[in-house]
Amino acid sequence: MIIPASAHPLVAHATGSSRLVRALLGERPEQTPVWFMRQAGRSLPEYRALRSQGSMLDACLTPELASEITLQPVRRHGVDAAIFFSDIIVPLALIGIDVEIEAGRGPVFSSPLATPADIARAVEIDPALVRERGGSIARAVELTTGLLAEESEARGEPLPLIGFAGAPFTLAAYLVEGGPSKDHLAARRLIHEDPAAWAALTEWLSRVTGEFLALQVSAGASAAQLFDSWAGALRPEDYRAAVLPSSAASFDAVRALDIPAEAGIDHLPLVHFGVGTGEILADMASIGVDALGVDYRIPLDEATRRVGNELTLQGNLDPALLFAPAEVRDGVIHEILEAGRAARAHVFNLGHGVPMQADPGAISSVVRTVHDWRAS
Ligand SMILES: Cc1c2[nH]c(c1CCC(=O)O)Cc1[nH]c(c(CCC(=O)O)c1C)Cc1[nH]c(c(CCC(=O)O)c1C)Cc1[nH]c(c(C)c1CCC(=O)O)C2
Repeated sequence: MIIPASAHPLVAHATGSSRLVRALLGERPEQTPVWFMRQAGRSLPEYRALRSQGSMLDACLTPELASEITLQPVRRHGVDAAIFFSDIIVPLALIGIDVEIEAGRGPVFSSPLATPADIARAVEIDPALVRERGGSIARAVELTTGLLAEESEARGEPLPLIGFAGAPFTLAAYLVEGGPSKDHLAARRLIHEDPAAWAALTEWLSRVTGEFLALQVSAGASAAQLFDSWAGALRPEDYRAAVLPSSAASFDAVRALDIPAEAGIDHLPLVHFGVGTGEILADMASIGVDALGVDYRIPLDEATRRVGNELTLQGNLDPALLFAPAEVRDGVIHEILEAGRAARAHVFNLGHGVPMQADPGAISSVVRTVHDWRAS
């Protein structure tokens, strides 16, 4: 598929030259770019005001609402990028799987994929339906890049949109269990109990999630992040054999999109993230991504020792530090920025999502501290 050159923000809004895209592709801009996972959401009073009615899924599928929520943290905190307001289960909802997002709990499925027959039925659904039925998502992305262009104008700095999707293992962890779980045992068990059903499910999920990424990128996202939040629950051997191939395949649809030559970059930056993934970090880095998201359990210099310095690292302030006194937090931020110098480039982020109880003022102060830092 060809992206119309004039429409893609990599060209139209020069986001190919944004700090975020440059750092993801290996440059070190003067200021380290910073954004936060879950920056759009319940830590913001303006989010709670907009979300006071209707379900989370309705908000994701209402373009005006999703785009406005996406912009809220950009305006308030001065972060270097927006992440699209959506959820990892949105592509599943688009293709007709009955799922709701329960406040305080997470995704809940009315019919979990509990048996091999359930899985066999689900994988019959054509993943192409994600793009066919994804008009509201494409529209939301278009509205968002328009709003970002206005904000970029005001700031004098191009502001890109990050698209995202859930990796097959993390999606399967919800689908097979029927909802959130602590240890993801239903999915981990299926890997061994019925390897063929597991392979069929994750291969199908890689196409569903790939379609969701391609939908966002075709509509204007300038980078794509794959969230494998729960991959850290796996034995490294199982991760490599039963999970990594489908995660790698999740990027196929995005890699197949053409990037306009005028964008000045030869491919769209791809990011791979998981929690508690220290033991599988080198594997996660091995699938041709540009950047690796690292959680707060591993210092970035140690992460570089594990993965080499051929890719950019993203992370990794413990979200708990948002609740620390500013001097303590700033000290840790400086340590992270110093440790990040070992990598080829660094994008500052938290080690996992912004907690809903976080003080928005503390989040804004992280942005200022990161932007004020200069490598000595
Ligand atoms: C595992 C996962 C999910 N969703 C996501 C992941 C991967 C990232 C991670 O590990 O946190 C990804 C996600 N979900 C959401 C975003 C929006 C963009 C952003 O990062 O700001 C992103 C990137 C919105 C959301 N997704 C959700 C909310 C809260 C919904 C609300 O406002 O009531 C938001 C803003 C709900 C959700 N959705 C999910 C969970 C576990 C929950 C939390 C339940 C809760 O605490 O209420 C599934």
